[in-house]
Order: sequence, then C-alpha cells, then structure tokens
Amino acid sequence: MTTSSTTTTSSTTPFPGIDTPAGPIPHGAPAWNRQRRSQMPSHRYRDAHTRVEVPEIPRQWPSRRLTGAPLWVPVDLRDGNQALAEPMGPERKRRFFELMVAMGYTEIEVGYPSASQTDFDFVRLLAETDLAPSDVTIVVFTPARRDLIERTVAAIQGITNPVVIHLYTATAPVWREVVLGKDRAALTELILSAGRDLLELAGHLPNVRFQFSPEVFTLTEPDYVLELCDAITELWRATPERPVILNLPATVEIATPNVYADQIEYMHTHLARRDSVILSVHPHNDRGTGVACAELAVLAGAQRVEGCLFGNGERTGNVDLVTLALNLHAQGVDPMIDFSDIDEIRRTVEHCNRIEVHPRHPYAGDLVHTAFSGTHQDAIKKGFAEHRARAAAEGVSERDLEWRVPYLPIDPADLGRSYDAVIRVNSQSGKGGIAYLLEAEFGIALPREAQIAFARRVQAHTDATGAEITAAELRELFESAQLG
Ligand SMILES: CC(=O)SCCNC(=O)CCNC(=O)[C@H](O)C(C)(C)COP(=O)(O)OP(=O)(O)OC[C@H]1O[C@@H](n2cnc3c(N)ncnc32)[C@H](O)[C@@H]1OP(=O)(O)O
Ligand SMILES: CC(C)C(=O)C(=O)O
Repeated sequence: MTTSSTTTTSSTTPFPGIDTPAGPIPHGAPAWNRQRRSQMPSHRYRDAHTRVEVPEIPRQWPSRRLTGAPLWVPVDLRDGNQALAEPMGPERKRRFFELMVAMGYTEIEVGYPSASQTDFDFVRLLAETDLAPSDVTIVVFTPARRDLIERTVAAIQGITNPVVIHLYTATAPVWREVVLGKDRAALTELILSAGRDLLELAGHLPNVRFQFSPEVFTLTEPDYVLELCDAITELWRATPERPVILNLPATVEIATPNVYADQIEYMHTHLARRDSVILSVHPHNDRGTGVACAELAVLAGAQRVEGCLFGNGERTGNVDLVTLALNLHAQGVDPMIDFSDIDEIRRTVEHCNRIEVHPRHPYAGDLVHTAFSGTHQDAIKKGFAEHRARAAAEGVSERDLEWRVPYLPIDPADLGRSYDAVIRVNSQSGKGGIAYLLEAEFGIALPREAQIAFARRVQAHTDATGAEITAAELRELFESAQLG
C-alpha cells in the first residue's frame, strides 16, 4: 500500500462522484472532506449499469412491507457443499438433513447426484428409507447435459416424496462467450433441449416438478432472460396446479440491492404464466449485501428464497437463511422455522461444514447478546428491570411480554440462550454493568454510592490488566475491597 500526501478534493462538491439528491455544496472543499486519492486500480472495473441493462420500471417494492415468510429452501447440501474443501460424506450429509427437517424446512436441495457417488447415494438413501417425512420436497440439481440428466433421474427413482428437478445453465454474455461458446440462439436451444430431456425422462412422474435457474441472471440481458424463462414454462406446460420454479440467482453479487430488486420486479411483472410460476431468488454475498438483496427481492415479488444456514457457500457464501428468518422474527413475523435452540443448530452446522460461525454473526455468534460497554450495560440493566416490573404489573409471563430492552434486538431466551453472557466487564464498563453482574451472579445488591466507589476499584483493576474480569474475580475484588 502506498500513501500519497496530495490532498484532492472537488471544488464543487464534498462528495465527489456521489450523486446526492441535494446536489453539490457550492463553497469548495471543506476541511472535513480532505481525503487522499488512493492507489487502487479501480479504473479496471465497470459499474453494474454499464455491464447490463437494468430495466426501468414503475417500481413498487420500496413502499411494500414484509408481512410473511417466503418459501425457504436451504441449499447447504448442494451449493454449500460444493464450496467446502472437504465435501460432506454420508454421516455429515445425513446429520445436516435431519437438522433441517427438525427445524421445519419442507423443501431441501439435497445434492447434485451426477457430481459424485456420495451425492447420488444420499438421494438413494432418501428413496430407500423414511428419513424424509412425506411432506418434505426433495430438490436435486443438474446441468443441461443429457448424460447428467439421466443420472439425476436415475437417482430419484422410487422416491415417493414430492421431488423438484432443478436445471441450470449460465445465461450472461461473458459466460456465453467465454465458458459455453454459444450465442443466444444456440444457448436457448441447449436449454430447451435439456428441458425436453427432462420432460421425456421425468415428465410422467406425478410427484416431480421442474425448476430452471438462468445462472448469472443479474448480468443477463432482461429481454433474453425473460424470453428464456417464458420458453421454458411453456415447454414444461406450467399450471397453477403444477407450477414451475423460476429461480433468478445473483450468482455473483454485482450491484447495490435496489438494482436486484428492480431486476426481480421486472421479471415478476413481465413473466408469462405468472400464476403458474413460483418466483425464487438465490442471492450470494460477494458485496456483503446478500441479506438485503433477498429482503428487497421478496418485496419485489419473489416468493421463495434459496440460501444456506449461517451463509456458507461459494466465495463469501450464499445468503444466510438464519439471519433472514430471524430478521422476520424481530419484526413480529413468524419465520415458520424453529430457532429455539440456536446453539445446537450452530454446533451441528459447524460440525457438518467444518467451518466456525463468527462470534459477531447476527443472532447466533457468541458475542451478539453481550455488552462490554458501560452505557449499554446500564441501559440493558434498566431494561431488564423494567421488563420484569411490566410483566408483573400486567400479569403476563416475561417470555410473552412485548420486548423493548435497549440494545438487545430480540430476547436471547427466544433462541434458547441464557442471560449469563449479556453483561461482561472490562475497562470499557461502568458501575451499572458491574452492579448487574454482582447481583445476577451472587445476589449482592449495592446501593448507588457503593456502586460508584466499587466501580473505581474495578476500573483500576481492568485498566491495569487490560483484560476482562470474570464474575468470580469481581466477587474476590469486592470482598477484598470490603476488607481493605
Ligand atoms: C453457480 C453454481 O453453483 S453452478 C454448480 C456448480 N457445481 C459444480 O460444478 C459441482 C459439481 N460438478 C461436477 O461434478 C462436474 O463439474 C460435472 C460432473 C458437472 C461435469 O464434469 P466434467 O464433465 O468433468 O466437466 P467440467 O467440470 O470441466 O465442466 C465444464 C463443462 O461443463 C459445461 N457446462 C458448464 N455449465 C453447464 C451447464 N449448466 N449445462 C451444461 N454444460 C455446462 C462447460 O461448458 C464445460 O464444457 P466443455 O468441457 O465442453 O468446455
Ligand atoms: C445455478 C444457481 C442456482 C446457483 O447455484 C447460483 O447461481 O449460484
């Protein structure tokens, strides 16, 4: 990294390059906007609007609200699995599948049967045992190649559950030119030919439905992707009774989430046979906005969301289904999935993926219900006291009462967590947090003056050690302070 001492600022706007609604501020470069030009080779990249036409629509999504859960489809056993250094073997696949069933998922992508014997055998296991409850739809994934489609159809023979066969092909210009070597017409023929193969090999099976994903949807010309989707729903004779799933992936995130929402709303409002299509999305997280993309896509008309638990998946991952569902829960909307033992869910997923969940991961990380800082601890302590008092006054159980404890977006108890780690003490803490810990752990309730005096002792200790002080150490310090 090199640094430059040159201060470059625009003489007309404090936000060069940002098109602010208020327009440029006219009085030249203010001192608070002096930033140095970086040495990053940003000129090598093009913005999304240069790379693909983004449809201009009279968009409705910004004024809509999320009022219900979409259809959830975990793809951990396929998209998540293909991103692991050590793909899951039979034991890990089975354990992950059982977890997802126990949590309440009723549609699960279980693998890519033509990719490996393990994937094929897992689908056979589902065919030959009662591992999958009868209301769980089994999704299998295949590219548009006849030999691989045959292998996929062989894998599902005898399954009595509902089955979805999911066909994919990349459709964006760079993939057409560089990867597949096909122009638009030739690619259309490849996809329709695979669609015909599926009809021939599995169209007669009453429990089977079809899904199509134009991979890299977000970089595909809107007229072309619409034409392809309409052609496939016509070929597969989509009806409301036997709908086709059209899954529009952000295979690699390319833009701010509002762009994805516009692209989805365009498809939602222009697709033929709309009542015979389940509109699905499959965001990845390259820009760190997978969750926002999924949420805005649902506002824009998507009915189904594919993703992975805790956001495993290629590169930066698939969209995180845990965060999406618990975001709904935190808005008072039933996520339709059971997260009442988040730590058991996390342990199982960590075991199966062999990847740890980050301590700051929304809702599930070790530190997400913990405050170290004084003013936050003070607010939480007061919030807990108010919660208890309100529950008693209203004669409602604390677990049922409306939640409004500051700094805790949801009650950790909803996820099966205790309040033990909510307040932890270090040099950033204050008297409120220290008093909370002493009272919660040892029943020692200090009057305000004593809290202030003891907090000074604790501050001196934590400043000297630079470390966290545990509840037991706090008590020791308290007792020595009493003696001294
Ligand atoms: C965005 C996604 O998640 S897509 C899913 C990606 N997942 C995986 O690839 C995991 C499983 N994949 C595999 O096991 C293998 O790649 C297989 C079995 C599918 C194919 O294996 P191989 O025959 O060895 O081919 P290879 O892996 O090199 O794949 C590239 C070939 O597939 C073609 N191809 C790529 N996507 C598709 C598609 N959707 N439909 C048809 N052909 C495709 C490429 O053009 C290339 O063909 P070419 O060899 O004629 O140039
Ligand atoms: C093909 C689709 C579903 C996919 O996995 C992706 O685009 O990431």
